[in-house]
Amino acid sequence: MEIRFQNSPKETSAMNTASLRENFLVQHLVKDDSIQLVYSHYDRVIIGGVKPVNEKLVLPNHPELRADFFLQRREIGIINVGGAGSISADGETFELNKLDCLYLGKGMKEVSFSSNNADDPAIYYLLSAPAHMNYPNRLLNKEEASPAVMGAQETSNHRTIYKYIHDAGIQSCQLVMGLTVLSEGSVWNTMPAHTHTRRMEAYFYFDVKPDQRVVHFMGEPKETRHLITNNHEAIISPPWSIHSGCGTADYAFIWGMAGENYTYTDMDPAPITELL
Ligand SMILES: O=C[C@H](O)[C@@H](O)CC(=O)C(=O)O
Ligand SMILES: [Zn+2]
Repeated sequence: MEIRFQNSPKETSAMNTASLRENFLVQHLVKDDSIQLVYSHYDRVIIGGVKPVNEKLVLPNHPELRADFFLQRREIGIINVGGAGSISADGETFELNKLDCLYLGKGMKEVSFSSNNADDPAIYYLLSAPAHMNYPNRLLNKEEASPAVMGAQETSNHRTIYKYIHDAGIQSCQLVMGLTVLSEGSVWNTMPAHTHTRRMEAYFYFDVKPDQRVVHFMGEPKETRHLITNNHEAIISPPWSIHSGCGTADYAFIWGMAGENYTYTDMDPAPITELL
């Protein structure tokens, strides 16, 4: 498990491309028959990618957690962006098709991931945050995830937002998680942008077409920077940073947050005309 410490807004404003990528871009999350984990000190979230092809993969513990097992004092949200698969948690098995989301509460001891078909393997993206109590495990598909259509074709940001884990959906201690799918011909996500100093956020771009990219914007609203991202790459967005992207074609992404509250609508606007 890789560990990433925090960076101040002042430190970030002096970074070059390589430093920005080293600190805020997460590559290589998706590897065959492997679980990749990155521990961020922003709200202590763990970002992960799990791709079981020929093997069943077991969620490992890590010494940095000083825990008896990974979910001893944590909760986790998992979304499948690949082929059909299943996840077992202490003997209970959940089937996940593409874009299904599974929440597992604090206390689950053994968590394992499988694919139904090695030729079309499941690809699980996960986000885990510290938790103080157990909320029930729950599986939700995207139709049940209160789809909200946002933006418009004229502003190239027509998209559907699916919310899975939040105060009016799957209950959690502090995790908020969902995904956004851009309509064909639409390329902008989260514009107008916002910050929420109450919560950090992580983005995971997927279904980015081959040879296309998403230009992700970060930084304080008056000190913006960009990161060029490829398919299956994640972005760590500090609480003080905007998080918005413009693709060279349509794409989708999972967003997830943790922090002071788990109210999806709690955002501070960063109006387009005020960005620098
Ligand atoms: O705090 C909320 C998150 O930034 C995302 O939900 C925004 C998003 O998916 C979008 O506008 O496309
Ligand atoms: Zn946000």
